[in-house]
Amino acid sequence: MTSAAVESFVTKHLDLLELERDAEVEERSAVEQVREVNRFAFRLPLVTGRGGPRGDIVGLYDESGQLATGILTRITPKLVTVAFDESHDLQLSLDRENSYRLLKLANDITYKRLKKALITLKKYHSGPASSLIEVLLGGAAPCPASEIPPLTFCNASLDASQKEAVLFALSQKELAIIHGPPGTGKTTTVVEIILQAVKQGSKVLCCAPSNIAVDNLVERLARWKQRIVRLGHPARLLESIQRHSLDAVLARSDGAQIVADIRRDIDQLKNKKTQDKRERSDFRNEIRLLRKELKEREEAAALQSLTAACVVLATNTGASLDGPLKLLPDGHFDIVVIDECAQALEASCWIPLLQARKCILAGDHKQLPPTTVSHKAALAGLSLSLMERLAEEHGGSTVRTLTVQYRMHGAIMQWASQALYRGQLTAHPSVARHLLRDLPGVAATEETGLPLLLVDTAGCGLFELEEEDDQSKGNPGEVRLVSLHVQALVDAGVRAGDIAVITPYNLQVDLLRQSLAHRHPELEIKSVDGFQGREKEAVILSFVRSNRKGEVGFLAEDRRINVAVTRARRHVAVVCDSHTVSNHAFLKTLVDYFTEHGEVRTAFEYLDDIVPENYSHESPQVHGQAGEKPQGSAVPARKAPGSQQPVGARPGRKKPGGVPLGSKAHAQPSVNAGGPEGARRDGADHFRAMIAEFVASEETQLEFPASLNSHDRMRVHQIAEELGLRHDSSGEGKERFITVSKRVLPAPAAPPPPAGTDSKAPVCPETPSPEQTEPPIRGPGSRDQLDLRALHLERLQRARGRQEQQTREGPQAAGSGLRKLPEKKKKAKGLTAMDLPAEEDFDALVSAAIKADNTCGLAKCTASVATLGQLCQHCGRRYCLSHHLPEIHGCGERAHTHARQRISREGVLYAGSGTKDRSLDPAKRAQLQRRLDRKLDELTGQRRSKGKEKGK
Ligand SMILES: Nc1ncnc2c1ncn2[C@@H]1O[C@H](COP(=O)(O)OP(=O)(O)OP(=O)(O)O)[C@@H](O)[C@H]1O
Ligand SMILES: [Zn+2]
Ligand SMILES: [Zn+2]
Repeated sequence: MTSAAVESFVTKHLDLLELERDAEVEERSAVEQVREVNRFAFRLPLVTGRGGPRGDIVGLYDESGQLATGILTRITPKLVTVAFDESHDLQLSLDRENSYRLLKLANDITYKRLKKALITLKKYHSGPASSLIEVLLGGAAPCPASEIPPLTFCNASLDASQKEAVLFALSQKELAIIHGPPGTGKTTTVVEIILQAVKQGSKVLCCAPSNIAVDNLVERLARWKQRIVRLGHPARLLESIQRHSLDAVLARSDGAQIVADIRRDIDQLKNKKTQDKRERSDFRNEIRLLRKELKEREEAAALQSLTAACVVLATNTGASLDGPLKLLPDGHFDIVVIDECAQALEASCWIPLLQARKCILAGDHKQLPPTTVSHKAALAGLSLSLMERLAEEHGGSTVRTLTVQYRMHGAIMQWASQALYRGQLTAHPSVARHLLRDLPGVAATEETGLPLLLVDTAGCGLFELEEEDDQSKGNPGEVRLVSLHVQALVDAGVRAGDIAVITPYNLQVDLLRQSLAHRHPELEIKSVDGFQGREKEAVILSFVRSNRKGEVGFLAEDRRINVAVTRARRHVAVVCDSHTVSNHAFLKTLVDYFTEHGEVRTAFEYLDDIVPENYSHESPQVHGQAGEKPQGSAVPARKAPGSQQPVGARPGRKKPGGVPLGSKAHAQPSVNAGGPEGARRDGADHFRAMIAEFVASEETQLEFPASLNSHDRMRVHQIAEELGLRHDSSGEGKERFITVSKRVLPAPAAPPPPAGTDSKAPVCPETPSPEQTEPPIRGPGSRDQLDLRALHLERLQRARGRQEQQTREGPQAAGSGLRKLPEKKKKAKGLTAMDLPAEEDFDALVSAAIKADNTCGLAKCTASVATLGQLCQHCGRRYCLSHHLPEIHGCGERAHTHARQRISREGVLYAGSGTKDRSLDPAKRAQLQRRLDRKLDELTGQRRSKGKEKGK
């Protein structure tokens, strides 16, 4: 039975490996063309050396073919360092026409070893690993665990779940699985298991799929003064680890001097020059003999070192029997430990597994699976790790889960615990409430007091880039939000090196780096995979996807999202379009969780130049989309600074309907007023109705009470934005409240718009709200939107007026419905807005806006800037080429101030004293302008197609 199961397993995996190999070769040939190193760059690989980080296998080529192979040990922008496999006497000339090429080679050795292990497995008849194979592949139940005497733990601070896991691992006969969710001390536990096993006299082979994971174990074991040997090419080991490498151990061994002497003799003989044939032949023979002796001595020394070691460490493939381990007798090892097992290809695990009778597998199959190139192979089972497979097959009987985590704030942990770990996790008291503000040198600001922050772009029109190549996605709006948040944290004193920005798309990684790397060189910006196994004090996630279709595509698989969130110790900020990403079931759990337990802010609170999404949509359902978000879940999220109130124990949500308006409010909207949409008892509708009433009233300002929860505040911001109203947040912490106010229409600098567009909304003096968080003058770039908003506001008012009036007084009285429009304006032109259907009215307004946008921003100048024009970053207007200089059209002073501010802002930053950087660089501004242009195009396009439909 076993042999049949083994055979089908081996056959299947050999096929999968073949698939994977083909895919890798294919990918490599695509990469090769890019990696071709030009003559200038080639200067670099001449430097050879050892040390530094591990690397890929590379080949050095010229037009005649491969000259040498080696291992990439270091890459900096100016230098590529390669450790060549053999000592070559390469005569490379740098001043010739043709270039050398340095190519990454697919790792043939790895494939050969994997295949060899599978074939050995198939042929395995009897030996120490027999019963292990039965359990792992034959479906045999593990033997009953043995009794073990009470232990004295080396590490006295182990928690109960860790101790239990240690006891379990030691008492199992063939198989023990240690499931270690993020931050639960899996490696700490594995180290204890190894120490105990060694105490009992066992020889341990300890492996992991990656060099970094192995080095981590070496470091931790070395602290306990264990006799350890690390196998592997020294160029691939961390410098601090190199003294434990087999090479280094041998160099310190007794025979080392003799070996060195023999090497020197060989070198001397090789360099001896002679014309005499006989003599030359003698030299060769001598060299041959010396080499043989060298090999024997080296092997003897290696065997001695390996035998003396209690723990031998290697990567899974590094434990291959074509390496030094072949020197050891069969059955030398008692236990094989594989850490990070859930990230290893199962075939690679079989390399060490065949060398012992018992295995201990540690890892977390709820984090990233082994990486594969071939999607097909992955689906067919290549990415199913041994650990995941066994955990499913054997259930709990062979698994112990570590349940106390030592990394995350309780609020961060709780989401992962519920979503993936059956609610088993608890936060150790040392981390359960830790916040960024508790770090030395970090000021207590709002941001540093939040474990969870959701910056929501829903409804803000911050769409992903529409790239033709839809392999990767980018979202410049999210880049700006991430930048602002990073700045807020850094200003508060959080070290950039303690912050990670994680995003699933490479394009977004690039955009984020472009925008952030120069300002914060220490900031780590990576895709999820680069962070597995690591942690940061603060993690900022940018989920990128934002589109009208609500497409989430291949955004991320659940495990990747889990890894991303659980890297964070004290703070997670998610920047996303909750509306789009909620179409992904698992991401929805994250968004819902943040909405319920975290602070929610809308992008409107960060950026003051947003063109609202759905701007042209007429349907109230679409407008109400913010209201479709999880209801009844939001809690007042802002705690007073320094509040000791525990997460989850906050007061329940206040119903928006029951919230009394602030006493300072100028308007007194009826709380129960139904909006034009009818009487849906929906939060967003409710706010919409309140704001609509305010718009229709004479009031200039509407203040919302500080008791609104963050989610409701977000809705208010969104609705106000949609309606073209000003919306400012004021106050800190608990006192934070929103003021919605009417805008002043832009001064009539633009040419007069066509008929039907010049009626003005009531011009109300803009009353500044207390402690305005935004400058009273709208920021740069706002003019175009300001026009649009004002126009839109006008249209809405007219439409509503007409609607109300029609229901109240019947269609005959239509003319009097415009109660907000001054009489004289109404009569100013023969054709009033009232006489036009709302849609066409709006179209006319938009085309006016487009036209206004197409002429030079200088009032007197009528030159077109449609094709040739330049945007002023200070006033946000476009000017013809004669007027684009700030000094010429009147922005000189602002330009100088701006320049001074930049210097002082970027020169010195004091913790806690910074403000949000709202300035935009010209490139971003131009991008924004393009977006606005697109928007306008879109609107015009919609108008045309509607016209066509009507024409049918
Ligand atoms: N019993 C304990 N008491 C106090 N701190 C602990 C304990 N166990 C683990 N830790 C701490 O928790 C952190 C994570 O430990 P460790 O590196 O062993 O975890 P891990 O599960 O291997 O990590 P990862 O999730 O990255 O794989 C370390 O800082 C470690 O010192
Ligand atoms: Zn001009
Ligand atoms: Zn200007």
